[in-house]
Amino acid sequence: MDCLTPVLKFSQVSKAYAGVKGKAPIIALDKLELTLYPGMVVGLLGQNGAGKSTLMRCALGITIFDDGDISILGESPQTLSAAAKQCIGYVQQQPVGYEGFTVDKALDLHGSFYTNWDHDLQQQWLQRFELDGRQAVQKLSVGQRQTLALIMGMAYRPKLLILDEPVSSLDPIARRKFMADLFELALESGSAVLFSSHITSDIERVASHVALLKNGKLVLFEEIDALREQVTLVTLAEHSELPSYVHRLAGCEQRWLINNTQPQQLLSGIVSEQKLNLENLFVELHR
Ligand SMILES: Nc1ncnc2c1ncn2[C@@H]1O[C@H](COP(=O)(O)OP(=O)(O)OP(=O)(O)O)[C@@H](O)[C@H]1O
Repeated sequence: MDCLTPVLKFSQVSKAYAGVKGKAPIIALDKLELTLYPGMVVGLLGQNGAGKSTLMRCALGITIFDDGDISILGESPQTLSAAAKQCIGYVQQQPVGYEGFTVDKALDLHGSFYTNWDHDLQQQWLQRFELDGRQAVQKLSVGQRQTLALIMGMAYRPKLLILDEPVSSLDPIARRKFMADLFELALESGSAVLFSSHITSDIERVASHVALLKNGKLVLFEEIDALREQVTLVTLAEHSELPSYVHRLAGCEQRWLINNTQPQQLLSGIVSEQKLNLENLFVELHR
């Protein structure tokens, strides 16, 4: 797959769940547009209930969407070929199964489903994350199970890796190791990665792009580096207004969060401006 062909593309995708007992439907995805190319590591950020898991599940054909179109490795999620499935990795929040197996046996069985399973990579990760292959799966800690699930989802070097809060149960050291490996894997294999996380520092550290979801809408999709340079919280002098070409992300009256591609000094009437880290940006977007 060349670098110009999207690995995953959402076009105007909407999904609503039925409301409980006569209540209004829950709009989980609202005309969502999102495109991932090979090599992108996209951190998906959003409040609880913003629609992150739904987005991932729709991409994989687990949840049926109502409107719009999704293309995953050039195919429809509902009719994914066996060949495409071999190139997609998915790790979700629920614990991995394989109770009654040892780690090694579980990996043997899991790996047998994938023609391009990389045994060396499997061994490297077992060592790196200090997982004992002889240990029974049901005796693993929550974090160790999550590590096992990640190895299972990644050791066949998928072209597209979808991870729903992959590191929430890992300790800070394991989290850092895993995040570094994730980035390396994407670079090495030219894979695209979409991962959700509430840990903004992880996204800042490893993601190439951030996608911010609010009430099922994509409110921001930007390269991390561009975000640092362009997104600014500005306070305007009284009676001043922002020029119409400035993209307003949030705010009102004299206080705006803007995404500006023009040099800031061209804007007049600004009394103060502040660059924000991702966490503060997230907070500002939800004021
Ligand atoms: N199967 C379902 N039936 C009804 N409503 C659902 C279902 N799955 C999700 N929802 C609702 O859709 C909305 C989006 O949920 P989703 O799980 O996609 O959010 P999320 O961003 O992944 O949240 P979190 O960060 O808490 O994991 C929420 O309001 C949720 O209650």
